[in-house]
Amino acid sequence: MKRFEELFAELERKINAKDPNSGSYKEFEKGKHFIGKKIVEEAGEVWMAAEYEGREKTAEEISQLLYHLQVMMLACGLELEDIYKYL
Ligand SMILES: N=c1c2ncn([C@@H]3O[C@H](COP(=O)(O)OP(=O)(O)OP(=O)(O)O)[C@@H](O)[C@H]3O)c2ncn1[C@@H]1O[C@H](COP(=O)(O)O)[C@@H](O)[C@H]1O
Repeated sequence: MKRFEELFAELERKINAKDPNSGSYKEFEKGKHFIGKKIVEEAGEVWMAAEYEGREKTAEEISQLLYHLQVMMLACGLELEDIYKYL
């Protein structure tokens, strides 16, 4: 099981290394407009899963939304602490 901070550290490492095998680096390279559309798409899927598709599918969709939010944080040069200070 991977935790939020561990995933962020993995994405940061792969993006900084420009890892050609990393889907995250490829998404990062496509930029904020592309990543933003993924966030909106996944947010909609979270909503639909929560209303109609049950706990497990909802958990899966939330994990994908969190993933794309982390890619966006990196695209914006944000660290976890920049987010945590508002929580
Ligand atoms: N947690 C994720 C993760 N969540 C979602 N995604 C990607 O985000 C995309 C999901 O968006 P899509 O809606 O297009 O996918 P889908 O098949 O339609 O799925 P649904 O939303 O319909 O269920 C797919 O390309 C997934 O590969 C993720 N890609 C990678 N990770 C993790 O990120 C880490 C680094 O991955 P790499 O950069 O690929 O090495 C690894 O630990 C991975 O497990």
